[in-house]
Amino acid sequence: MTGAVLLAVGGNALVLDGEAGTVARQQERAAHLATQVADLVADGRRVLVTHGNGPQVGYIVRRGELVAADAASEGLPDLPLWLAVADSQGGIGHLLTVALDGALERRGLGVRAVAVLTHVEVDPHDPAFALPTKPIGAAMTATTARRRAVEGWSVVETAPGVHRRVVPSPLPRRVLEAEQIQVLAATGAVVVAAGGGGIPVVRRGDAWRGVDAVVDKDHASALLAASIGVDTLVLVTGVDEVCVGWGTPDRRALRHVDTVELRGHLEAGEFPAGSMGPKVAAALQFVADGGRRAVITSLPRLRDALEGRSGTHLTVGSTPAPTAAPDRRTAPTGEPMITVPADPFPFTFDPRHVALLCIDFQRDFMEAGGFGESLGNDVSRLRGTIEPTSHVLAAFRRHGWPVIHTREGHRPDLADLFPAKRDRGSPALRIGEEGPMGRLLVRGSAGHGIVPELAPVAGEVVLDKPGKGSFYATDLETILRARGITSLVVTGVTTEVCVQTTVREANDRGFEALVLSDCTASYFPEFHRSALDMFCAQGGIVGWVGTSDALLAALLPTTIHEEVAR
Ligand SMILES: Nc1ncnc2c1ncn2[C@@H]1O[C@H](COP(=O)(O)OP(=O)(O)O)[C@@H](O)[C@H]1O
Ligand SMILES: NC(=O)OP(=O)(O)O
Repeated sequence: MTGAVLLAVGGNALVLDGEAGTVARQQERAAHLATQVADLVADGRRVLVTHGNGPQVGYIVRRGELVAADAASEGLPDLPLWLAVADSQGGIGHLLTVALDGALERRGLGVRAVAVLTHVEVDPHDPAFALPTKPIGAAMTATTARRRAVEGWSVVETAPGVHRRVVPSPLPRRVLEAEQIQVLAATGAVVVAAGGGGIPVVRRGDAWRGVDAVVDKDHASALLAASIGVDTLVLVTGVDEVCVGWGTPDRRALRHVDTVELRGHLEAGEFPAGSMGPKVAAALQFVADGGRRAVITSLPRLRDALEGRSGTHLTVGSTPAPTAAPDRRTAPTGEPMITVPADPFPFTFDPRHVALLCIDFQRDFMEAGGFGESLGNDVSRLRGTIEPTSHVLAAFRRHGWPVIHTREGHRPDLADLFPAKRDRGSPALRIGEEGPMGRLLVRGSAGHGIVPELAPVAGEVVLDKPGKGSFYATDLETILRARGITSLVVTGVTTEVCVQTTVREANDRGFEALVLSDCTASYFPEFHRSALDMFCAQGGIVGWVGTSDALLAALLPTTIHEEVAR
């Protein structure tokens, strides 16, 4: 998801340690967070928000315990911890989305916030079930803590003199709604998800069952971010930066670290298990799973941190990066994802949701006597795309993945040709006039057809379009959505005209596009280069740029796997 940011907000964003955590106070804090998120959306970023629930889920459970005797006498049901997690997710999700909607509306952004009730799969045999570590509820004095321990609570001292109830916190294995969250985020909505680390569930036969635990929201956030291809994970907490020597006069803030250095500090015990430790571990996991950048910072420094002026920034280390290997990630269903080295960072796609776009490889643009030449262009400049594109086309056909060909052209009566287009420039022959390959850019003429080397085969979509963009006045969007396509591999001519317009249209509609530099070309090499540079500038503002070789190499493991299966 190009330019997407997932903000994992600590429980203390709504309830500070030692605070009563009134609803009004939580609403105030939610409004503060929402203003910051709206700023990011106004900057053009796609934002997802995940949140903790430590204080709140503890309050819910405690409230249940306090009225348990009366509730039992009235026949009211018990409140298991997993259901309290679900309750906290709903309550906090409501507080956040209402606050976000208000902030987005005040900025006139026309974007809505949507909370997704999220479940995470955990391993029923996770050793964490036998060793409670996750603090929930309010802080207690030593005396109260001793009393509660007698009543059966697990209690730990989280800071000198500060005691908290702790519950099991197994590692999340899979976010069950990841795919739906990705689709929602792609519409531009600010998605609130994985609240409280997600409702923990295990598989029993053919059904999911809630289990009593509170999943760490940083780990759940890292998992969600990696599985939907978010490129930046921001863990928002109570400090501007992670420090080494925390709690000592020699403490030093870490600004830019690689995985090798940060893992070294983690292993050296620099980060406590009950606070910064899980954040650092989650950040490392995210980057190892293919994430581009993990940032740890405070809410007030969020925007500065995203612009590199604050926060601790973790990027891939100098040792062999697991992220460089294809197939590292899996789709929410467990299917292997494919990762292609690309600019500005690797392009990852789910092979069940990808299509190849072959844009306007028409004789009118690529052969002598066509419309391209009538404009005074050297059409031989485009022909180098044919050979690499034929290999990509063959790979897509081999895998049975969808291929869509587009052709620019007009009805024979030219009813769909705007005078503005017809009269532009001073070509030797205008659109609709008779040339050596028939009427220029008119449907049905020989020149309007696709070059024989890349000709469509039965079952492939051929889309006629009157403009430069492939979405304008066509049913391309409907076709893609009907087939569940979310990622596009783009080839075609010319880079800065029909390819560029199409990729921008796709980007605005939430599709992710990898443009293959050797399978696209322009009559003007400098325009080709500039268009490619523009696509991947500013962190991939329009899309990704890669090569056919990189794509085909990334497909290799899938091909081998399929051949072995055969
Ligand atoms: N090495 C460290 N560097 C920075 N902060 C640390 C470090 N070790 C512990 N902390 C503390 O850990 C806190 C973050 O943990 P916690 O409050 O549990 O997170 P959350 O924001 O998710 O509620 C920081 O606000 C800081 O007080
Ligand atoms: N579930 C969870 O990690 O909550 P906190 O962030 O509030 O600890």
